[in-house]
Amino acid sequence: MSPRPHACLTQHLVWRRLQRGQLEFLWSLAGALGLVLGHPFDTVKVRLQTQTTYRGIIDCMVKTYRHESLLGFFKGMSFPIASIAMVNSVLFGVYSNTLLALTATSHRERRAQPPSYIHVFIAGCIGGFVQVYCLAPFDLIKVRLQNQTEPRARPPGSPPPRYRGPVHCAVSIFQEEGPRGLFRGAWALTLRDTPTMGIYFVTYEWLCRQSTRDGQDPSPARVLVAGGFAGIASWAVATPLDVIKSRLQMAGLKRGAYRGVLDCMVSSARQEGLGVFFRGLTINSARAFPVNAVTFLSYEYLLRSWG
Ligand SMILES: C[N+](C)(C)CCCC[C@H](N)C(=O)O
Repeated sequence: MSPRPHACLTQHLVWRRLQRGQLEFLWSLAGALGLVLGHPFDTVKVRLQTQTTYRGIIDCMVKTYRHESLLGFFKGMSFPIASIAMVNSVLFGVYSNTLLALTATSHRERRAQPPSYIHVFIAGCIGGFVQVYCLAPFDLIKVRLQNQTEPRARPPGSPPPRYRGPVHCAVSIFQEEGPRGLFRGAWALTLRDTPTMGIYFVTYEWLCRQSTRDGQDPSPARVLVAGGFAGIASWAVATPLDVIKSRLQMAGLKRGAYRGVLDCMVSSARQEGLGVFFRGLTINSARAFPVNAVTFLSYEYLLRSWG
């Protein structure tokens, strides 16, 4: 037998792997880029939710820019960028495997035999529940750094910010608040993400199925739109607990501020009215559309290319 066909086949396989590798690389890049572009919106959201000094989105943007320059909007960004691939693989991995266990269909077969919405919901909730334990410490550090309003170039004599960077922040929390301190707000995060990740995946599936003929793969444009709206819909429901979560994460700095999730809800509502539960929703929706559009597109294409 001549070795030629073999060589050809190997070349072909290597080429395909390379192409896949490039695709995967491009999509992770797109995901990271989405996160970078979305981060300034996230910073404004977190500040509106946890500080009472701003009158609204514009006021917060103007003050942040004047006081801290453009860099102020990018505080706390490095850990989310470094962890997003891990957090999303846990979320999407647990989701997809739970669906596999519930419906005995792999990702490829799911277009021909679509799972029921209740199965999608349950798989989403389980995925959401599990990813919280990867997300919680990174999210806490992000929120603490985003809330430091000291400008980078400080006038001489002014006090330095409490945390010098993400690693210093993690070490300080560990030393000052103990190992459990790194999971501050994790319970509120669990309550926020478990049901709303179910809503996230149900909205995505529903929108994809609405716009695609039975058994066919949705086009990239439809995946983008369905992913974007899934982000907005799930954030709309998640916002009240998002506010509480952010407040509890910050509360570690002033001891004894809240006794728990319920106490934080009641005292926030008493002091600031029910509107407090929707703080940051507008700006977060503007961020959620592009970020989640890209997230779902990469998920669909990575899984399709892996087969
Ligand atoms: C379920 N919940 C609404 C909390 C989040 C859904 C989207 C998560 C995404 N990583 C993002 O940052 O937008």
